[in-house]
Amino acid sequence: MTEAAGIEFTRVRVVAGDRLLLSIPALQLTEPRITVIGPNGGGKSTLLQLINGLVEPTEGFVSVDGHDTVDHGRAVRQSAGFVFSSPAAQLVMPTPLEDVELSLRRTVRDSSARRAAATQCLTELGIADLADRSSQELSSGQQQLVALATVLVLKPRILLLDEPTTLLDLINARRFIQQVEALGQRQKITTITATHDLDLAARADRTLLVQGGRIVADGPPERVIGTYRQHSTV
Ligand SMILES: Nc1ncnc2c1ncn2[C@@H]1O[C@H](COP(=O)(O)OP(=O)(O)OP(=O)(O)O)[C@@H](O)[C@H]1O
Repeated sequence: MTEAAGIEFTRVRVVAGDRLLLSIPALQLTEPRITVIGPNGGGKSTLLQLINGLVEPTEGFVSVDGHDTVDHGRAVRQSAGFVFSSPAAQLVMPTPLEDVELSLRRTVRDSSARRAAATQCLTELGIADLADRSSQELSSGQQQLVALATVLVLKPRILLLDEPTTLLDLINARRFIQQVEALGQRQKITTITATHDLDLAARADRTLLVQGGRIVADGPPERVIGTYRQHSTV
């Protein structure tokens, strides 16, 4: 296996029972900002989950920086962090600070160092004031940012965002996107975002249109979004 930077799909098929969920013969992803669009049930989440090993290919291989996502699942999950569309599912501790500290339990032994790193991460995301609030009492936008913090504190090289702005109002969605983009530039994070928000989808270097379990368009966002609009007339 090579040590090439980037994400590579080789003859990938995901099958459940007799249904083909996703088929990707060949795909290389190296751009900093990639968005994935397409109709409900098209295969966007499955594609994202293949990248950090949450879904295993039935056939073929997916590699991240040369590491096979099945054989080296742990290493892959350290470099590819996943933020789910429902943040409450990602928050299990009473407070945001404890949730972010929990993410560090394997990598930072010293509890005061864990606390310092967690506090710094919340500060960088502009939500230090939420540190000791009750996680379950936060608004969904605030929970979304805390869920992002629990992933970013591990300093992933790749950030997988599954419909990150669905629960957010316009201001919080913009804030969330700006923070992710600023962090992406500062820390050189590759971001792969599945979204139904076509304004968000347009803020990318490359867009994939996934429909019926296949990539049916791939290229500059304006062109791929245009193709999607043409496919979606009712
Ligand atoms: N664990 C599973 N077992 C069987 N089928 C599944 C499983 N997970 C997803 N699917 C099916 O795989 C297909 C692709 O689902 P996926 O969640 O990847 O689509 P999506 O594009 O993210 O959809 P949405 O926009 O609605 O979130 C769907 O037909 C879905 O029903």
